[in-house]
Amino acid sequence: MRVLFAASECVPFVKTGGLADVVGALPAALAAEGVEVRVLLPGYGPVMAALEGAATLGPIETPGGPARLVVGRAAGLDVVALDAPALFDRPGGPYSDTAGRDWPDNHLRFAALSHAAAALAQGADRDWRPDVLHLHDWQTGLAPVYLHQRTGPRPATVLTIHNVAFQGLFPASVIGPLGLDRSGFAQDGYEFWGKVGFLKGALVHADRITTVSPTYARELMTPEFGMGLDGLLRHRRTVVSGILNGIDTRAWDPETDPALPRPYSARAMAGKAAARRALERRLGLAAGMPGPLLAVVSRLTEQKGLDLLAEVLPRFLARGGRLALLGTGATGLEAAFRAQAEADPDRVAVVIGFDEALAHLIFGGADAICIPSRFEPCGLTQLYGLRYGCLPVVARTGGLADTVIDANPAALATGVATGIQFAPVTAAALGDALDRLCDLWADRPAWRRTMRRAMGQPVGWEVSAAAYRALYDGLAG
Ligand SMILES: Nc1ncnc2c1ncn2[C@@H]1O[C@H](COP(=O)(O)OP(=O)(O)O[C@H]2O[C@H](CO)[C@@H](O)[C@H](O)[C@H]2O)[C@@H](O)[C@H]1O
Repeated sequence: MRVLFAASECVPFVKTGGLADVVGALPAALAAEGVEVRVLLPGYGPVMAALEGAATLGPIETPGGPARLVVGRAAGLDVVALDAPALFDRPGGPYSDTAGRDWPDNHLRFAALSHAAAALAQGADRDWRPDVLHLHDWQTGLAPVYLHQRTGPRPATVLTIHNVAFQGLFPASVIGPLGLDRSGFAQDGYEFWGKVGFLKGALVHADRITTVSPTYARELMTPEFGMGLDGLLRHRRTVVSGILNGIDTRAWDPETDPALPRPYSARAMAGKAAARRALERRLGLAAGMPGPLLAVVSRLTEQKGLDLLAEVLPRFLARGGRLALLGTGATGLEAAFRAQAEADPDRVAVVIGFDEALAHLIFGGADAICIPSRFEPCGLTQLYGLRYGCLPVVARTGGLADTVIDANPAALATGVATGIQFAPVTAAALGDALDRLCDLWADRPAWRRTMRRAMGQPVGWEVSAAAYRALYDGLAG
C-alpha cells in the first residue's frame, strides 16, 4: 500500500502548529502497519537543505510557474519536495512574512502544491504511483478539484480537516490564474459564498473526509462548529469520520527527553521535581508556593480561549497557583498576559515566541496544562501533558473531550480520572475548574495517583495508524 501525503508543514522542517506534528509522526506509525508513505512538501529552505540522496523527477509546470519535483530522504521521512524557490524560499513563516502579513501569492503557492499532488497522483513519478492521495487541510485542497477536471485514472483521495477555521478563501479573480474550470465555480464545486474556497473544493471532491477526533467529526456537522461548511459535511456524512491524533512517543518521552535536566517516569518521579526547579529558574518564578504550577503552550487565538484564563487568573493566583505561559498570536492577548507577568513576576511568567525546547521543559516542569479552547479538532498539548504527568485542564469539546477523563468524585473513586474537564466554555466554568484543580492538588495521594495514571494513558499513534490503514484498504480495494 502506497500513500502520498501532501501538506504545508511537517516537523522537523517547518511548524506553526499541530498539523506539522501529525504529518511528521504519522508516516512512521503507518510504516509499522505496512503502509509506504511519501510526503509532498513545499520546497522551503529547511526542506531542501535536509534532503539526502535527492533525485530530480523532472520539471513540472504549475499555476505558480515552473518548478521541479525532488525526491529524497530527510529526517527519516521519504520526501518529495516541490522545488520552486520563487514561491517557497523566503524569510518568514510558511504563510506570512516576518511581520505576520499573509503572503500576497498564497493562492498561487498552494495551488502549485495541490497541482503537484495531483500530478504525482497521476503518475508524475513512474516508479512510485500512490494507491491513495492523502491531503491535509486547505493548502492541498485544490488537488481533488484538479483531479476532477482531468481525465485518466487517479487514485482515491482522502482529505483530513485539522482545523475548519482555515479555509483558503480567495477572490473569484484567481479562477483563471489557478487554471480552474469556471464551471466548478458553483455551489456543488469550489465556490464558497462568492469566493474560491480551497477547502470547500476538497470537501466536495475528496472520496473520504476525515478529521482528527470522533467528537469533532460530529461537531463539524453543526452550525455552531462547521463555519459554514456544516451543511456540506452533513450532505457527505457517509464518507466523514473522526480518527484521533496520537503523538510521537519517541520525541515526547520524559525518560529520554534531552530538554529535561533528569529523566523521569511514572515509577521514578524525582526528575519531575528537578524539571520544575529548572523551569522556575529559567522563568524567574518563585519556588515553594502552596498551589500548582499551571502552564500554557499555545497559539494565542480566539480558538484557544485563553482570554478566559486572563480573566480568571487573579482568582487562581489567590489560591496559591502560578502560571508559565509560552505562546504567540493576538497582540491584545500577548499584552494582557505580559501585564500580568509584570505585575506579579514571582507567580506569572510569560514568554512570547515559539520555542520547541522550552515547550518540552514546560510539560516536564509544570503540574497542569490549561486548554480552554472554544473548539479543538483534537489538540496535542493535552496528550503531551498526559505523557509528562502535567494534568490537562480542558474545555469539553472536540478531541479534548475524547482524551481526558474528568476527575469527578466517581472517576476518582473508580480510579480512572486523568485531568479536569469543564463546560460551558466560560470564564466562570474555567474558574471553577481551576478551583477543582487546586482541591485535587491539596489531596497529595489523589494527585499522585491521577498523575501516574495520566502518564500511563496510550497516547501514541498505534490505534489510529491501524484505523488509517483500514480506511486506505477500503478505498484502494
Ligand atoms: N509558542 C509555542 N512554542 C512552542 N511550541 C508551540 C507553541 N505554540 C504551540 N506550540 C506547539 O504547537 C502544537 C499545537 O498543536 P495543537 O494540536 O494543540 O493545536 P493547533 O491548533 O496548532 O493544531 C490543529 O491541528 C492539530 C493537528 O491535527 C489538532 O490537534 C488541533 O486540534 C488543531 O487545532 C503543539 O505541538 C504545541 O506544543
